[in-house]
Amino acid sequence: MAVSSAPGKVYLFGEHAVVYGEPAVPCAIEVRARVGVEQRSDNKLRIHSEDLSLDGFTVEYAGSADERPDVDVSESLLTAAMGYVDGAIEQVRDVTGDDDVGFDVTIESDIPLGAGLGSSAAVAVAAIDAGTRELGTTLEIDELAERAYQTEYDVQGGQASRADTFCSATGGAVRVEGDDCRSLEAPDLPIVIGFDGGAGDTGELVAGVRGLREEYEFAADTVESIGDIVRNGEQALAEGNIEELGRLMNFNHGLLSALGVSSRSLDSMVWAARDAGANGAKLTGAGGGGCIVALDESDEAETALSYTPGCKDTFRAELADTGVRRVE
Ligand SMILES: Nc1ncnc2c1ncn2[C@@H]1O[C@H](COP(=O)(O)OP(=O)(O)OP(=O)(O)O)[C@@H](O)[C@H]1O
Ligand SMILES: C[C@@](O)(CCO)CC(=O)[O-]
Ligand SMILES: [Mg+2]
Repeated sequence: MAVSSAPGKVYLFGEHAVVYGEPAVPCAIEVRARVGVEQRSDNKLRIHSEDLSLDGFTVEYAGSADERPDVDVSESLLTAAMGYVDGAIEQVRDVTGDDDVGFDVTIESDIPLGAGLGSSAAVAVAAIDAGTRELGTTLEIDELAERAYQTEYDVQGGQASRADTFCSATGGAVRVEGDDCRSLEAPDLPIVIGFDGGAGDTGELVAGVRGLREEYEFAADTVESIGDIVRNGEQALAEGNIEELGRLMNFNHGLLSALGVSSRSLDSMVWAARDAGANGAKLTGAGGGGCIVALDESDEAETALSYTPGCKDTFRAELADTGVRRVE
């Protein structure tokens, strides 16, 4: 068996706009998905996941959807939950050229699902890495990131950026603009996360922004303005200017909200953090529900969030310097 782990991420700036070629700056954080992959003697795929919001589940099937056995969860949840793992295993088979190989896949994840912390990218990166190693191939990080991106691209209906997967594969702070992916120097940032306990559907939210952008020129301009914020943000990050980073994050949240991807609970967490003196706060990832990211050196934002109705969990996140980790 081969086991790999990969980190989740927060976006300092640029989610959604990055899908249309604007730059974005995500940072890997120390919450991880660990995926174990063991080759089977038959061609079946057995997936066991410990930490889905479905309370964990196990499925075993031989590849095509209609061969899947009944399990005690709704079909749509199951399809959503298995899409990334299926896609990742397809990538493993593509690398090794062995289409008939079966696997037992075990997933353990600390990353809340669908909450903007990049659980999908982490699962795809760790699964492709462990699966290819199990068959004797160790991928270069760039190829691993590219193949994980292909998985996200397919599952999100042909609308995805390389940001989440590159960040999860390489770790640290990164800058992604189209297919140009690079690592950034970043100071230690006082990152605080607020989680509303909910989730958003990345594919649907991305489709919503796409629709607005096609319908209204001002929505397309909004997407471009997010790109301008990111370019300013990179400068502030290089200078370690936390006040400016916070101000730009606040602006970025406002534009994401205009694009329809915030929610009442995300907005209340953002305001709770700001009122408590955070340098800035914004939603992170696809939105709709899930997490916000704030910058605050004191404990005030975390304390305020813990008393905010609609906030289910709040914690400080450390930057993850390492991306994929080969555990076993
Ligand atoms: N522990 C897990 N076990 C199995 N699949 C998982 C697990 N965690 C995440 N996934 C996969 O990732 C999907 C969620 O991905 P989605 O892109 O919607 O959210 P996210 O990546 O957490 O947030 P965002 O993309 O906004 O950062 C799940 O439906 C599932 O397919
Ligand atoms: C919303 C989005 O920009 C980030 C999701 O974490 C989608 C993507 O980049 O693929
Ligand atoms: Mg995702």
